[in-house]
Amino acid sequence: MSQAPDTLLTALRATPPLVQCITNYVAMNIAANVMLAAGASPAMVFDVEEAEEFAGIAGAVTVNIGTLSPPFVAGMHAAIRGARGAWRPWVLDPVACQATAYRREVVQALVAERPTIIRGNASEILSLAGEASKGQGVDGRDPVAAAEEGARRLARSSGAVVAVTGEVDYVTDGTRAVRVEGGSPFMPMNTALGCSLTCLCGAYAAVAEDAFDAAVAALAHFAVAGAKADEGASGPGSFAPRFLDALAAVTPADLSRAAIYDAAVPA
Ligand SMILES: Nc1ncnc2c1ncn2[C@@H]1O[C@H](COP(=O)(O)OP(=O)(O)OP(=O)(O)O)[C@@H](O)[C@H]1O
Ligand SMILES: Cc1ncsc1CCO
Ligand SMILES: [Mg+2]
Repeated sequence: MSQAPDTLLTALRATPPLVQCITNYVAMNIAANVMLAAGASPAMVFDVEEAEEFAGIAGAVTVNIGTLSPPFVAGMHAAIRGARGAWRPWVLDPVACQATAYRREVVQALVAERPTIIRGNASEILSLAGEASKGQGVDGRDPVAAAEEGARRLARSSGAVVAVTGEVDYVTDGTRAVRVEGGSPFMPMNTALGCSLTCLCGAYAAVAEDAFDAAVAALAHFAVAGAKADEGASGPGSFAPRFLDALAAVTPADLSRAAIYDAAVPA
């Protein structure tokens, strides 16, 4: 039976999961604060010397290729080994994976390691699905609707739950799909909120029985908190602290009212 976002938020807050977040230099501080506000326990542990061992004690691992370099990649593969060895979920954020040959090569090797969840913006998911995208750098430039078909194909080929974020988010495992509405236009004007959401997907995956339910809960938590923070914010700057407050203030009852809609999946 599936677990609703309110049930999963209650579980998260009851036992804050330790999540090993291998993320980029831009996101490290932002994502750690988002995780703490939401109710999870982040640890930004990424060096190859300790990444595998640490993954053995974490509830989940998240891997983000935002500021890529060979030492980061070595740490990523070590952490994934640790997560797989401990039968723990791991989440991939393919930041700007379309941008360079190095990123394309690194991200393909990571997808081959069978992530539990892949979370990206529409440009990144289109590119991972082998389609043309308008993406250049780290920002999404394509509408989520344009990436839905590619997301289903990527989910089927990789075995991952795929979450595409933007104005209206889309989550699919290739056979099921939902859309999540909410958030704020100030969110894409704040760097690293997508990276932070990827870490939160890891937190929910650590407490959920099913990765699809985990991804939906993480996206719903952001959607509800983003809409709440939008009220009274006058721009991206005043939005940021309100969003942290809202992540912490969101209750299971709020999440049970999140705008989550089933989407048809063509055979
Ligand atoms: N126009 C919008 N309106 C409402 N919410 C939005 C909008 N654009 C993005 N979001 C929300 O912002 C969050 C981050 O998604 P986004 O697609 O911007 O990630 P991203 O491009 O990977 O970000 P980054 O790489 O900067 O971390 C998600 O919760 C998403 O629903
Ligand atoms: C701005 C930026 N550059 C590399 S990673 C990152 C954070 C948003 O993805
Ligand atoms: Mg991103």
